[in-house]
Amino acid sequence: MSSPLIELDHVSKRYPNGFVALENVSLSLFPGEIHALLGENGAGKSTLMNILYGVHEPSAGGVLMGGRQVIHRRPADAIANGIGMVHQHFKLVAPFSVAENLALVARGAQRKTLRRHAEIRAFMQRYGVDLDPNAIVGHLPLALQQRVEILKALVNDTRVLLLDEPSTILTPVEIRALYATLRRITDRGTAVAVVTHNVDEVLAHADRYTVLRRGKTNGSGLTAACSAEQLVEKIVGRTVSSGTRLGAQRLAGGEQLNIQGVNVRPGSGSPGLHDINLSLAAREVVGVAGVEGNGQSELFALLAGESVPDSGEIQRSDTQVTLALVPQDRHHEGLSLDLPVSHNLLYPDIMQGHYRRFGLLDHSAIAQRACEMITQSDIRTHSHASPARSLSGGNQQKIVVARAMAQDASIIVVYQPTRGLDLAAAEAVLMRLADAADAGTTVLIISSNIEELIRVSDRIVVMNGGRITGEVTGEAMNIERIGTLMTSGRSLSLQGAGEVHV
Ligand SMILES: Nc1ncnc2c1ncn2[C@@H]1O[C@H](COP(=O)(O)OP(=O)(O)OP(=O)(O)O)[C@@H](O)[C@H]1O
Repeated sequence: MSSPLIELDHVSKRYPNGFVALENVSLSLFPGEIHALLGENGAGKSTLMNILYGVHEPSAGGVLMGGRQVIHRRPADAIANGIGMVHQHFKLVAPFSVAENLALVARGAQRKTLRRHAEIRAFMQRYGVDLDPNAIVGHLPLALQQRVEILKALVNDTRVLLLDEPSTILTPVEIRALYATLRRITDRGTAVAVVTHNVDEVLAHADRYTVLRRGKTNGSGLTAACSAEQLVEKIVGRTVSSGTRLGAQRLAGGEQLNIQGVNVRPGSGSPGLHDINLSLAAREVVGVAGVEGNGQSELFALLAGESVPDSGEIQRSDTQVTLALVPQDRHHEGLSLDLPVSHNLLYPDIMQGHYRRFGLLDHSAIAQRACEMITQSDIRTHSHASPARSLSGGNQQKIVVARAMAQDASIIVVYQPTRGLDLAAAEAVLMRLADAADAGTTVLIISSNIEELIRVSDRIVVMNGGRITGEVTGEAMNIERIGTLMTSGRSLSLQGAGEVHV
Protein backbone atom coordinates (compact mmCIF):
# COMPACT_ATOMS: atom_id res chain seq x y z
CA MET A 1 0.00 0.00 0.00
CA SER A 2 1.27 3.51 -0.78
CA SER A 3 2.03 5.94 2.03
CA PRO A 4 -0.60 8.41 3.20
CA LEU A 5 -0.63 11.90 1.72
CA ILE A 6 -1.69 13.41 5.01
CA GLU A 7 -2.24 12.09 8.54
CA LEU A 8 -3.81 13.31 11.73
CA ASP A 9 -1.68 11.90 14.52
CA HIS A 10 -3.51 11.62 17.88
CA VAL A 11 -5.12 15.03 17.44
CA SER A 12 -7.19 16.76 20.12
CA LYS A 13 -8.91 20.11 19.86
CA ARG A 14 -10.09 22.21 22.78
CA TYR A 15 -11.92 25.43 21.85
CA PRO A 16 -11.25 28.62 23.84
CA ASN A 17 -14.49 28.11 25.83
CA GLY A 18 -13.02 24.84 27.12
CA PHE A 19 -15.13 22.51 24.95
CA VAL A 20 -13.17 19.49 23.71
CA ALA A 21 -14.38 18.87 20.15
CA LEU A 22 -11.79 16.21 19.22
CA GLU A 23 -9.98 13.78 21.47
CA ASN A 24 -7.05 11.69 20.34
CA VAL A 25 -8.21 11.27 16.74
CA SER A 26 -5.94 9.66 14.14
CA LEU A 27 -6.76 9.49 10.43
CA SER A 28 -4.77 8.83 7.24
CA LEU A 29 -5.75 9.85 3.71
CA PHE A 30 -4.18 7.80 0.91
CA PRO A 31 -3.63 8.72 -2.76
CA GLY A 32 -6.55 7.71 -4.97
CA GLU A 33 -9.11 7.15 -2.21
CA ILE A 34 -12.47 8.69 -1.44
CA HIS A 35 -12.67 8.73 2.36
CA ALA A 36 -16.02 9.47 3.98
CA LEU A 37 -16.17 11.18 7.35
CA LEU A 38 -19.38 10.50 9.22
CA GLY A 39 -20.85 11.36 12.61
CA GLU A 40 -23.75 12.97 14.42
CA ASN A 41 -24.26 16.72 14.45
CA GLY A 42 -21.54 18.13 16.68
CA ALA A 43 -19.37 15.00 16.48
CA GLY A 44 -16.36 17.06 15.36
CA LYS A 45 -16.26 16.50 11.58
CA SER A 46 -15.91 20.16 10.56
CA THR A 47 -13.39 20.70 13.35
CA LEU A 48 -11.29 17.86 11.92
CA MET A 49 -11.52 19.21 8.37
CA ASN A 50 -10.67 22.69 9.59
CA ILE A 51 -7.54 21.37 11.29
CA LEU A 52 -6.42 19.70 8.05
CA TYR A 53 -7.10 22.96 6.20
CA GLY A 54 -5.30 25.20 8.69
CA VAL A 55 -8.39 27.04 9.97
CA HIS A 56 -7.73 25.66 13.46
CA GLU A 57 -4.56 24.35 15.04
CA PRO A 58 -4.71 21.14 17.09
CA SER A 59 -4.43 21.56 20.87
CA ALA A 60 -2.49 18.26 21.00
CA GLY A 61 -1.14 15.84 18.42
CA GLY A 62 -0.08 16.83 14.94
CA VAL A 63 -0.65 16.84 11.19
CA LEU A 64 1.87 14.84 9.16
CA MET A 65 2.64 15.01 5.45
CA GLY A 66 5.14 12.58 3.98
CA GLY A 67 5.65 11.33 7.53
CA ARG A 68 6.82 14.74 8.73
CA GLN A 69 4.91 17.13 10.98
CA VAL A 70 3.53 20.23 9.26
CA ILE A 71 2.13 23.32 10.94
CA HIS A 72 -0.86 24.90 9.16
CA ARG A 73 -1.50 28.18 10.94
CA ARG A 74 -3.85 29.45 8.26
CA PRO A 75 -5.50 28.05 5.11
CA ALA A 76 -2.78 29.66 2.96
CA ASP A 77 -0.25 27.30 4.61
CA ALA A 78 -2.44 24.27 3.82
CA ILE A 79 -3.04 25.43 0.23
CA ALA A 80 0.71 25.84 -0.23
CA ASN A 81 1.05 22.20 0.87
CA GLY A 82 -1.45 21.01 -1.77
CA ILE A 83 -4.64 20.92 0.30
CA GLY A 84 -7.90 22.28 -1.12
CA MET A 85 -11.25 22.64 0.57
CA VAL A 86 -14.85 23.04 -0.58
CA HIS A 87 -16.91 24.57 2.23
CA GLN A 88 -20.62 24.13 2.88
CA HIS A 89 -21.15 27.81 2.21
CA PHE A 90 -19.62 28.63 -1.15
CA LYS A 91 -17.00 31.33 -1.36
CA LEU A 92 -17.58 32.33 -4.98
CA VAL A 93 -17.80 35.84 -6.38
CA ALA A 94 -21.29 35.62 -7.87
CA PRO A 95 -21.07 38.45 -10.45
CA PHE A 96 -17.74 37.12 -11.79
CA SER A 97 -17.38 34.52 -14.54
CA VAL A 98 -16.12 30.97 -14.05
CA ALA A 99 -12.74 32.00 -15.52
CA GLU A 100 -12.49 35.03 -13.22
CA ASN A 101 -13.32 32.96 -10.13
CA LEU A 102 -10.59 30.47 -11.03
CA ALA A 103 -8.08 33.25 -11.77
CA LEU A 104 -8.71 34.79 -8.34
CA VAL A 105 -7.28 31.75 -6.55
CA ALA A 106 -4.62 30.62 -9.05
CA ARG A 107 -1.08 30.96 -7.77
CA GLY A 108 2.35 30.99 -9.41
CA ALA A 109 2.56 29.27 -12.80
CA GLN A 110 -1.13 28.40 -12.77
CA ARG A 111 -2.00 32.10 -12.91
CA LYS A 112 -0.42 32.31 -16.38
CA THR A 113 -1.66 28.91 -17.56
CA LEU A 114 -5.25 29.62 -16.68
CA ARG A 115 -5.37 32.93 -18.50
CA ARG A 116 -6.50 31.48 -21.83
CA HIS A 117 -9.96 29.97 -22.14
CA ALA A 118 -8.60 27.00 -24.09
CA GLU A 119 -6.37 26.18 -21.11
CA ILE A 120 -9.28 26.59 -18.70
CA ARG A 121 -11.40 24.25 -20.79
CA ALA A 122 -8.59 21.68 -20.88
CA PHE A 123 -8.21 21.96 -17.09
CA MET A 124 -11.97 21.43 -16.60
CA GLN A 125 -12.06 18.56 -19.12
CA ARG A 126 -9.56 16.64 -16.98
CA TYR A 127 -12.34 16.34 -14.42
CA GLY A 128 -15.19 15.84 -16.90
CA VAL A 129 -16.55 19.34 -16.39
CA ASP A 130 -17.69 21.24 -19.46
CA LEU A 131 -18.61 24.75 -18.33
CA ASP A 132 -18.47 27.94 -20.36
CA PRO A 133 -15.55 29.93 -18.87
CA ASN A 134 -17.58 33.10 -19.54
CA ALA A 135 -20.66 31.89 -17.63
CA ILE A 136 -21.52 34.17 -14.71
CA VAL A 137 -21.21 32.06 -11.59
CA GLY A 138 -24.21 33.61 -9.83
CA HIS A 139 -26.44 32.51 -12.72
CA LEU A 140 -25.40 28.86 -12.54
CA PRO A 141 -27.50 26.26 -10.69
CA LEU A 142 -26.11 25.31 -7.28
CA ALA A 143 -24.76 21.94 -8.51
CA LEU A 144 -22.64 23.73 -11.10
CA GLN A 145 -21.55 26.44 -8.67
CA GLN A 146 -20.29 23.56 -6.57
CA ARG A 147 -18.28 22.30 -9.56
CA VAL A 148 -16.66 25.74 -9.79
CA GLU A 149 -15.79 25.52 -6.06
CA ILE A 150 -14.24 22.10 -6.64
CA LEU A 151 -12.25 23.38 -9.61
CA LYS A 152 -11.08 26.34 -7.53
CA ALA A 153 -9.87 23.96 -4.84
CA LEU A 154 -7.96 21.96 -7.49
CA VAL A 155 -6.29 24.84 -9.28
CA ASN A 156 -3.08 24.86 -7.25
CA ASP A 157 -1.72 21.32 -7.69
CA THR A 158 -3.97 19.95 -4.99
CA ARG A 159 -3.14 16.50 -3.64
CA VAL A 160 -5.70 16.41 -0.84
CA LEU A 161 -9.25 17.64 -1.49
CA LEU A 162 -11.62 18.15 1.46
CA LEU A 163 -15.38 18.60 0.99
CA ASP A 164 -17.70 19.57 3.85
CA GLU A 165 -21.19 18.14 3.26
CA PRO A 166 -21.18 18.61 -0.53
CA SER A 167 -24.22 16.44 -1.18
CA THR A 168 -26.77 18.16 1.07
CA ILE A 169 -27.70 20.61 -1.69
CA LEU A 170 -27.88 17.98 -4.44
CA THR A 171 -30.52 15.68 -5.90
CA PRO A 172 -29.73 11.94 -6.16
CA VAL A 173 -28.76 12.31 -9.84
CA GLU A 174 -26.52 15.24 -9.01
CA ILE A 175 -24.91 13.26 -6.17
CA ARG A 176 -23.98 10.50 -8.62
CA ALA A 177 -22.51 13.08 -10.97
CA LEU A 178 -20.58 14.68 -8.09
CA TYR A 179 -18.96 11.35 -7.19
CA ALA A 180 -18.14 10.68 -10.84
CA THR A 181 -16.22 13.97 -10.79
CA LEU A 182 -14.56 13.05 -7.47
CA ARG A 183 -13.56 9.67 -8.93
CA ARG A 184 -11.85 11.42 -11.83
CA ILE A 185 -9.99 13.49 -9.25
CA THR A 186 -8.83 10.46 -7.23
CA ASP A 187 -7.87 8.68 -10.47
CA ARG A 188 -5.15 11.32 -10.75
CA GLY A 189 -3.73 10.29 -7.37
CA THR A 190 -5.45 12.89 -5.21
CA ALA A 191 -6.96 11.91 -1.85
CA VAL A 192 -10.53 13.07 -1.33
CA ALA A 193 -12.21 13.35 2.08
CA VAL A 194 -15.95 13.97 2.18
CA VAL A 195 -18.11 14.85 5.19
CA THR A 196 -21.61 13.49 4.78
CA HIS A 197 -24.63 12.22 6.70
CA ASN A 198 -25.80 10.04 3.83
CA VAL A 199 -24.92 6.41 4.56
CA ASP A 200 -26.17 5.07 1.20
CA GLU A 201 -23.99 7.56 -0.62
CA VAL A 202 -20.96 6.44 1.40
CA LEU A 203 -21.54 2.77 0.68
CA ALA A 204 -22.09 3.46 -3.02
CA HIS A 205 -19.15 5.77 -3.66
CA ALA A 206 -16.52 5.90 -0.89
CA ASP A 207 -13.58 3.51 -0.51
CA ARG A 208 -13.08 3.93 3.23
CA TYR A 209 -14.91 5.60 6.11
CA THR A 210 -14.17 7.03 9.53
CA VAL A 211 -16.94 7.62 12.06
CA LEU A 212 -16.60 10.27 14.76
CA ARG A 213 -18.76 10.10 17.85
CA ARG A 214 -18.62 12.89 20.43
CA GLY A 215 -15.13 13.86 19.33
CA LYS A 216 -13.63 10.38 19.28
CA THR A 217 -13.09 7.84 16.50
CA ASN A 218 -15.86 5.26 16.66
CA GLY A 219 -14.84 2.96 13.83
CA SER A 220 -13.12 3.11 10.46
CA GLY A 221 -12.47 0.72 7.62
CA LEU A 222 -13.32 -0.31 4.09
CA THR A 223 -16.87 0.53 3.01
CA ALA A 224 -16.99 -2.74 1.07
CA ALA A 225 -16.78 -4.58 4.40
CA CYS A 226 -19.57 -2.63 6.11
CA SER A 227 -23.37 -2.61 5.91
CA ALA A 228 -25.70 0.38 6.21
CA GLU A 229 -27.00 -0.89 9.57
CA GLN A 230 -23.47 -1.25 10.94
CA LEU A 231 -22.55 2.26 9.84
CA VAL A 232 -25.70 3.78 11.35
CA GLU A 233 -25.02 2.01 14.62
CA LYS A 234 -21.47 3.37 14.72
CA ILE A 235 -22.76 6.90 14.00
CA VAL A 236 -25.75 7.07 16.34
CA GLY A 237 -24.93 4.33 18.82
CA ARG A 238 -28.23 2.58 18.02
CA THR A 239 -30.34 1.66 15.02
CA VAL A 240 -32.63 4.30 13.48
CA SER A 241 -35.83 3.33 11.74
CA SER A 242 -36.41 5.59 8.79
CA GLY A 243 -38.49 3.54 6.40
CA THR A 244 -42.04 4.16 7.54
CA ARG A 245 -44.35 6.48 5.69
CA LEU A 246 -45.35 9.44 7.88
CA GLY A 247 -47.95 10.96 5.56
CA ALA A 248 -50.84 10.03 3.31
CA GLN A 249 -53.25 8.78 5.98
CA ARG A 250 -54.64 12.08 7.23
CA LEU A 251 -58.02 13.49 6.34
CA ALA A 252 -57.27 17.10 5.42
CA GLY A 253 -59.31 19.79 7.17
CA GLY A 254 -60.61 23.14 5.93
CA GLU A 255 -58.69 25.42 3.60
CA GLN A 256 -56.22 27.71 5.38
CA LEU A 257 -54.59 29.51 2.51
CA ASN A 258 -55.19 29.79 -1.19
CA ILE A 259 -52.70 31.01 -3.78
CA GLN A 260 -54.60 31.98 -6.91
CA GLY A 261 -53.06 32.65 -10.30
CA VAL A 262 -49.91 34.22 -8.85
CA ASN A 263 -47.25 35.55 -11.18
CA VAL A 264 -43.91 37.04 -10.20
CA ARG A 265 -41.70 38.40 -12.96
CA PRO A 266 -38.43 36.53 -13.64
CA GLY A 267 -35.33 38.38 -12.43
CA SER A 268 -31.61 37.96 -12.75
CA GLY A 269 -31.02 34.25 -12.18
CA SER A 270 -34.65 33.75 -11.07
CA PRO A 271 -37.30 31.95 -13.10
CA GLY A 272 -40.04 33.96 -11.35
CA LEU A 273 -43.41 32.36 -10.65
CA HIS A 274 -45.99 31.60 -13.31
CA ASP A 275 -49.66 31.00 -12.77
CA ILE A 276 -49.24 29.41 -9.35
CA ASN A 277 -52.45 27.90 -7.96
CA LEU A 278 -52.11 26.10 -4.64
CA SER A 279 -54.61 25.53 -1.88
CA LEU A 280 -53.35 24.51 1.56
CA ALA A 281 -55.65 22.82 4.06
CA ALA A 282 -55.43 22.19 7.78
CA ARG A 283 -54.05 18.81 8.83
CA GLU A 284 -51.96 18.09 5.74
CA VAL A 285 -48.33 18.01 4.69
CA VAL A 286 -47.78 19.35 1.20
CA GLY A 287 -44.37 18.65 -0.30
CA VAL A 288 -42.77 20.86 -2.93
CA ALA A 289 -40.26 19.00 -5.10
CA GLY A 290 -38.03 20.40 -7.79
CA VAL A 291 -34.49 20.85 -8.93
CA GLU A 292 -33.05 23.77 -6.97
CA GLY A 293 -33.64 27.10 -8.74
CA ASN A 294 -37.02 26.28 -10.29
CA GLY A 295 -39.10 28.71 -8.28
CA GLN A 296 -38.93 27.17 -4.80
CA SER A 297 -37.16 30.14 -3.21
CA GLU A 298 -39.59 32.50 -4.99
CA LEU A 299 -42.53 30.52 -3.58
CA PHE A 300 -40.99 30.69 -0.10
CA ALA A 301 -40.40 34.45 -0.44
CA LEU A 302 -44.02 34.90 -1.54
CA LEU A 303 -45.37 33.03 1.48
CA ALA A 304 -42.96 34.80 3.80
CA GLY A 305 -44.28 38.14 2.53
CA GLU A 306 -40.84 39.06 1.20
CA SER A 307 -42.12 39.45 -2.35
CA VAL A 308 -45.35 40.80 -3.79
CA PRO A 309 -47.09 39.11 -6.73
CA ASP A 310 -47.26 41.06 -9.98
CA SER A 311 -50.69 39.50 -10.46
CA GLY A 312 -52.89 37.00 -8.66
CA GLU A 313 -53.44 36.86 -4.92
CA ILE A 314 -52.93 34.94 -1.71
CA GLN A 315 -55.97 34.55 0.51
CA ARG A 316 -55.91 33.37 4.11
CA SER A 317 -59.16 31.74 5.20
CA ASP A 318 -59.37 34.11 8.17
CA THR A 319 -57.26 36.66 9.95
CA GLN A 320 -56.36 34.18 12.69
CA VAL A 321 -54.26 32.11 10.27
CA THR A 322 -50.60 32.52 11.28
CA LEU A 323 -47.39 31.42 9.63
CA ALA A 324 -44.06 30.12 10.99
CA LEU A 325 -41.07 29.86 8.71
CA VAL A 326 -37.88 27.82 8.44
CA PRO A 327 -35.77 29.57 5.79
CA GLN A 328 -33.19 27.59 3.87
CA ASP A 329 -30.23 29.84 4.55
CA ARG A 330 -29.78 29.51 8.28
CA HIS A 331 -26.79 31.84 8.40
CA HIS A 332 -28.32 34.82 6.63
CA GLU A 333 -32.02 34.44 7.36
CA GLY A 334 -32.41 31.95 10.17
CA LEU A 335 -30.05 33.06 12.92
CA SER A 336 -28.31 35.97 14.54
CA LEU A 337 -25.01 34.17 14.86
CA ASP A 338 -23.58 36.40 17.58
CA LEU A 339 -26.68 36.29 19.78
CA PRO A 340 -27.01 33.54 22.39
CA VAL A 341 -28.75 30.29 21.52
CA SER A 342 -31.57 31.25 23.94
CA HIS A 343 -32.35 34.53 22.17
CA ASN A 344 -32.27 32.84 18.78
CA LEU A 345 -34.76 30.24 20.03
CA LEU A 346 -37.15 32.79 21.52
CA TYR A 347 -36.62 35.64 19.08
CA PRO A 348 -40.27 35.97 17.89
CA ASP A 349 -41.59 35.98 21.47
CA ILE A 350 -38.97 38.47 22.65
CA MET A 351 -39.78 40.75 19.70
CA GLN A 352 -43.48 40.59 20.60
CA GLY A 353 -42.73 41.88 24.08
CA HIS A 354 -42.88 38.59 25.98
CA TYR A 355 -40.27 37.60 28.56
CA ARG A 356 -40.23 41.03 30.16
CA ARG A 357 -40.34 42.02 33.82
CA PHE A 358 -40.58 45.65 34.85
CA GLY A 359 -39.76 46.66 31.30
CA LEU A 360 -36.54 44.64 31.19
CA LEU A 361 -35.79 41.25 29.63
CA ASP A 362 -36.51 38.44 32.10
CA HIS A 363 -33.28 36.52 31.56
CA SER A 364 -34.06 33.72 33.96
CA ALA A 365 -37.42 32.99 32.25
CA ILE A 366 -35.67 33.10 28.85
CA ALA A 367 -32.99 30.69 30.08
CA GLN A 368 -35.56 28.30 31.55
CA ARG A 369 -37.67 28.11 28.38
CA ALA A 370 -34.59 27.91 26.16
CA CYS A 371 -33.23 24.97 28.18
CA GLU A 372 -36.55 23.13 27.74
CA MET A 373 -36.37 23.66 23.96
CA ILE A 374 -32.68 22.65 23.87
CA THR A 375 -33.53 19.37 25.59
CA GLN A 376 -36.63 18.74 23.47
CA SER A 377 -34.77 19.29 20.20
CA ASP A 378 -31.51 17.68 21.38
CA ILE A 379 -29.51 20.81 20.53
CA ARG A 380 -25.88 20.12 21.44
CA THR A 381 -24.52 23.34 22.91
CA HIS A 382 -22.11 24.24 25.67
CA SER A 383 -24.79 26.46 27.23
CA HIS A 384 -28.01 28.32 26.34
CA ALA A 385 -25.89 31.48 26.56
CA SER A 386 -23.33 30.36 23.93
CA PRO A 387 -23.39 32.35 20.69
CA ALA A 388 -25.18 30.46 17.90
CA ARG A 389 -21.96 30.80 15.89
CA SER A 390 -20.18 28.34 18.20
CA LEU A 391 -22.60 25.50 17.41
CA SER A 392 -22.05 22.93 14.69
CA GLY A 393 -24.01 23.46 11.47
CA GLY A 394 -26.56 20.77 12.26
CA ASN A 395 -27.18 22.10 15.73
CA GLN A 396 -27.71 25.59 14.33
CA GLN A 397 -30.33 24.10 12.02
CA LYS A 398 -32.04 22.50 15.01
CA ILE A 399 -32.44 25.98 16.58
CA VAL A 400 -34.21 27.31 13.48
CA VAL A 401 -36.59 24.34 13.32
CA ALA A 402 -37.26 24.34 17.09
CA ARG A 403 -38.17 28.04 16.99
CA ALA A 404 -40.66 27.58 14.14
CA MET A 405 -42.25 24.55 15.78
CA ALA A 406 -42.66 26.44 19.07
CA GLN A 407 -44.72 29.22 17.52
CA ASP A 408 -47.94 27.22 17.40
CA ALA A 409 -48.71 28.67 13.98
CA SER A 410 -51.56 27.48 11.74
CA ILE A 411 -49.16 27.02 8.83
CA ILE A 412 -45.48 26.03 8.98
CA VAL A 413 -43.47 26.60 5.83
CA VAL A 414 -40.15 24.78 5.96
CA TYR A 415 -37.42 25.03 3.34
CA GLN A 416 -34.85 22.20 3.41
CA PRO A 417 -35.61 21.54 7.11
CA THR A 418 -33.26 18.57 7.45
CA ARG A 419 -30.34 19.98 5.49
CA GLY A 420 -27.15 19.26 7.44
CA LEU A 421 -28.94 17.17 10.06
CA ASP A 422 -27.69 13.72 11.01
CA LEU A 423 -29.94 10.69 10.52
CA ALA A 424 -31.53 10.71 13.95
CA ALA A 425 -32.00 14.48 14.02
CA ALA A 426 -33.52 14.49 10.51
CA GLU A 427 -35.87 11.72 11.56
CA ALA A 428 -36.90 13.69 14.66
CA VAL A 429 -37.70 16.78 12.56
CA LEU A 430 -39.81 14.79 10.08
CA MET A 431 -41.69 13.18 12.98
CA ARG A 432 -42.37 16.59 14.54
CA LEU A 433 -43.70 17.95 11.25
CA ALA A 434 -45.92 14.88 10.85
CA ASP A 435 -47.14 15.24 14.46
CA ALA A 436 -47.90 18.93 13.88
CA ALA A 437 -50.00 18.02 10.82
CA ASP A 438 -51.79 15.28 12.78
CA ALA A 439 -52.68 17.94 15.33
CA GLY A 440 -54.24 20.18 12.66
CA THR A 441 -51.36 22.32 11.41
CA THR A 442 -50.73 22.87 7.69
CA VAL A 443 -47.16 21.98 6.77
CA LEU A 444 -45.60 23.06 3.48
CA ILE A 445 -42.21 21.43 3.04
CA ILE A 446 -39.89 22.50 0.24
CA SER A 447 -37.04 20.04 -0.19
CA SER A 448 -34.64 18.69 -2.77
CA ASN A 449 -34.66 15.37 -0.91
CA ILE A 450 -37.38 13.47 -2.76
CA GLU A 451 -37.24 10.49 -0.44
CA GLU A 452 -37.97 12.60 2.61
CA LEU A 453 -40.82 14.35 0.75
CA ILE A 454 -42.38 11.02 -0.13
CA ARG A 455 -42.10 9.85 3.47
CA VAL A 456 -43.72 12.85 5.10
CA SER A 457 -46.11 14.35 2.53
CA ASP A 458 -49.79 13.68 1.89
CA ARG A 459 -49.34 15.12 -1.60
CA ILE A 460 -46.42 16.56 -3.55
CA VAL A 461 -46.43 19.38 -6.06
CA VAL A 462 -43.52 19.60 -8.48
CA MET A 463 -41.98 22.88 -9.64
CA ASN A 464 -40.17 23.38 -12.92
CA GLY A 465 -39.23 26.74 -14.44
CA GLY A 466 -41.25 28.69 -11.87
CA ARG A 467 -44.45 26.71 -12.56
CA ILE A 468 -46.22 23.93 -10.76
CA THR A 469 -45.94 21.25 -13.40
CA GLY A 470 -47.65 18.42 -11.59
CA GLU A 471 -49.13 17.11 -8.38
CA VAL A 472 -48.86 13.53 -7.17
CA THR A 473 -50.57 11.60 -4.40
CA GLY A 474 -50.78 7.99 -3.24
CA GLU A 475 -49.00 5.45 -5.43
CA ALA A 476 -47.86 8.14 -7.86
CA MET A 477 -45.65 9.61 -5.11
CA ASN A 478 -42.58 7.70 -6.26
CA ILE A 479 -39.09 8.80 -7.21
CA GLU A 480 -39.43 7.94 -10.91
CA ARG A 481 -42.69 9.89 -11.39
CA ILE A 482 -41.51 12.90 -9.41
CA GLY A 483 -38.09 12.81 -11.08
CA THR A 484 -39.74 12.88 -14.50
CA LEU A 485 -41.91 15.85 -13.57
CA MET A 486 -38.87 17.63 -12.11
CA THR A 487 -36.64 17.29 -15.11
CA SER A 488 -38.90 17.38 -18.15
CA GLY A 489 -37.94 20.18 -20.49
CA ARG A 490 -34.81 20.90 -18.47
CA SER A 491 -31.86 22.35 -20.35
CA LEU A 492 -29.33 21.33 -17.70
CA SER A 493 -28.12 17.75 -17.67
CA LEU A 494 -25.99 16.18 -14.97
CA GLN A 495 -25.34 12.66 -16.11
CA GLY A 496 -24.04 9.76 -14.06
CA ALA A 497 -20.82 9.77 -16.08
CA GLY A 498 -19.91 13.05 -14.47
CA GLU A 499 -20.28 15.10 -17.62
CA VAL A 500 -21.68 18.52 -16.86
CA HIS A 501 -23.16 20.63 -19.64
CA VAL A 502 -24.91 23.98 -19.69
N1 LIG B 1 -15.60 28.09 17.72
C1 LIG B 1 -16.11 27.21 18.57
N2 LIG B 1 -16.16 27.47 19.91
C2 LIG B 1 -16.67 26.59 20.76
N3 LIG B 1 -17.19 25.38 20.41
C3 LIG B 1 -17.19 25.09 19.11
C4 LIG B 1 -16.66 25.97 18.12
N4 LIG B 1 -16.79 25.39 16.90
C5 LIG B 1 -17.38 24.20 17.12
N5 LIG B 1 -17.60 24.02 18.45
C6 LIG B 1 -18.21 22.85 19.07
O1 LIG B 1 -17.46 21.70 18.71
C7 LIG B 1 -18.33 20.60 18.47
C8 LIG B 1 -18.02 19.97 17.12
O2 LIG B 1 -18.43 20.89 16.11
P1 LIG B 1 -18.25 20.55 14.57
O3 LIG B 1 -18.73 21.74 13.81
O4 LIG B 1 -16.87 20.07 14.33
O5 LIG B 1 -19.28 19.33 14.43
P2 LIG B 1 -19.76 18.56 13.13
O6 LIG B 1 -19.49 17.11 13.36
O7 LIG B 1 -19.15 19.17 11.92
O8 LIG B 1 -21.33 18.80 13.17
P3 LIG B 1 -22.44 19.05 11.99
O9 LIG B 1 -22.75 17.71 11.42
O10 LIG B 1 -23.60 19.58 12.76
O11 LIG B 1 -21.86 20.06 11.03
C9 LIG B 1 -19.76 21.11 18.60
O12 LIG B 1 -20.27 20.75 19.85
C10 LIG B 1 -19.62 22.62 18.53
O13 LIG B 1 -20.57 23.26 19.36
